[in-house]
Amino acid sequence: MRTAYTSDQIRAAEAALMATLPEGTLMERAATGLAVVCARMLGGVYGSRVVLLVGGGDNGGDTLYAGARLAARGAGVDAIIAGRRVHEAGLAALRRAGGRVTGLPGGEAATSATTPNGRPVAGSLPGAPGDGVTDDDAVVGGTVRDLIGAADLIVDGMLGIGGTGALREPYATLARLAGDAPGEVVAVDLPSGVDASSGQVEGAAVRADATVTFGAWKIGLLVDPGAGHAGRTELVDIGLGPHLPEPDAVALTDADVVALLPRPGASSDKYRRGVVGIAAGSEHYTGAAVLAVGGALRAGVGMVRYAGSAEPVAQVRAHWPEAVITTLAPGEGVEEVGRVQAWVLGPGLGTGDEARAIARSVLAEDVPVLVDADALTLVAQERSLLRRDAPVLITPHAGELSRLTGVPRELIEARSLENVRRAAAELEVTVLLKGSTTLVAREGRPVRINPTGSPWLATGGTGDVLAGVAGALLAAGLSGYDAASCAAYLHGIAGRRGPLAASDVAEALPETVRSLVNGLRQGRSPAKLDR
Ligand SMILES: NC(=O)C1=CN([C@@H]2O[C@H](COP(=O)(O)OP(=O)(O)OC[C@H]3O[C@@H](n4cnc5c(N)ncnc54)[C@H](OP(=O)(O)O)[C@@H]3O)[C@@H](O)[C@H]2O)[C@@H](O)CC1
Ligand SMILES: [K+]
Repeated sequence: MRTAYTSDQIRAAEAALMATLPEGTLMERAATGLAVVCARMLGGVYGSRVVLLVGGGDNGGDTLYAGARLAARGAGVDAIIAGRRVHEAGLAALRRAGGRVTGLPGGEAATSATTPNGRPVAGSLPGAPGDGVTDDDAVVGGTVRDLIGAADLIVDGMLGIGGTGALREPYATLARLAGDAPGEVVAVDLPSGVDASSGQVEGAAVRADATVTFGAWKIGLLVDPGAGHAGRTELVDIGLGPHLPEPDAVALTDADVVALLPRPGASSDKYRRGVVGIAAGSEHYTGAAVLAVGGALRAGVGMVRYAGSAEPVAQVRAHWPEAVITTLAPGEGVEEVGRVQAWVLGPGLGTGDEARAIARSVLAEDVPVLVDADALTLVAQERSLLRRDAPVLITPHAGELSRLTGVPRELIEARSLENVRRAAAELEVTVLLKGSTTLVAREGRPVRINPTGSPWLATGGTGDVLAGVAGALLAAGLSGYDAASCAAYLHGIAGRRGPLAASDVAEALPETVRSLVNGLRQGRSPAKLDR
């Protein structure tokens, strides 16, 4: 399990740890770990060109000390002093190791800085007019632009957990220049411009090829858009572990999912493995029924009982002879369908009277129900349907959650973690919120951040497959919280290799489960899922 924290939680843990250690120990540990990763990214350190983007806080301090180590090993290191302040001891260490220091036009920290040639730089950097000068030059100067453009490795040490809000200048311009440069970018602790506690990005932010984070995962490294800016991620242990609180957010790993996944044993039969009922599809939307049933079957359920109207019934029958089918007359509910351990309700169901009759009958059953798609619209119109004793798992995207909670869609997308947590508490259900990072929330539990998402999954019908998979796991006896997080995890891996259609995702599920389970059984390290 990967545990993730807010910046306040990290700061509190750091303070407790620091009280037990000589001053500077933690920064020393952080800088050492950072330098090791930088050296690995460079391949050969000697003769390489490294540019440090140095902010005014301790994030800049880490960066200067790591730069000193690289300079001592023969790298050409240029520190660009971007903050109003600079970590003086770190700066001195870099200078002692032979690193060079460049200030920015008008920067206070630049007054004592020198160019690579030893000339003072304060306020002197913009290129001469007519000399290919760009808007960026007006902010950071032509020399800085050229240094960044020529670097093998750019180390983003502008802001760490102390950053708040949109990047101010000159950081925003430096972030953009680093993104445009051909060299690799490594972010120190987290990419500057990413909110450590939420993953929010307001305005410009560094896009890193790799991020080296210290002590513990920051939530912003696991939740998009922040996660998308972090590149490959690496955690450097600085001894924070014993001082960390209960996490607010976690991400499952292969091993966690394998441990949770139900697997048949010698005494299993189809009933013990779980029978899932699927109430999906309508005269106009037959594909959703086919995909949801396919997702459940491919996830390894004991049996699927499908209930729907004549047209989707014909389609499901044609695609899945394995499903046991009940044709519902208009207005009829699922009372006569037979015993199931959980229901999937909603994909392609429609929102008319017939759909409402089906939804009411499913939610009246005394088993867990997954409420998806059209059924979310129905329960938004009739909230009392969610009041039931058996568990409810809802699987909305931001728009659907907005209809249920009244929180604007844009706000849900921008502050997904906070909103999914609140929705789970207010609606008293488990919520799987679909998005570029899928989140699973249940009151009193840490939010589970799905680490396996894939942009290829942004295609019609994949949500129907996901509902089928989660329904299968619910029927097998997993809680809504576990079923939702395992389903999202498997679905994300099954959707990795695009281009794909939703039915390809269902088709890839058995191999996905096999590879996860076998990867561990044969003692191999779990599949590398870090982005
Ligand atoms: N504590 C420890 O034990 C350890 C900490 N470690 C390291 O320290 C890092 C945290 O250091 P930190 O607290 O100095 O904050 P940090 O992120 O460097 O800078 C904050 C400053 O930036 C500014 N600023 C803020 N927002 C801004 C914006 N949008 N745009 C522009 N500027 C903005 C603002 O300055 P101001 O503008 O107020 O002058 C603020 O004061 C942490 O991430 C890790 O790398 C490691 O060494 C391990 C041990
Ligand atoms: K940073």
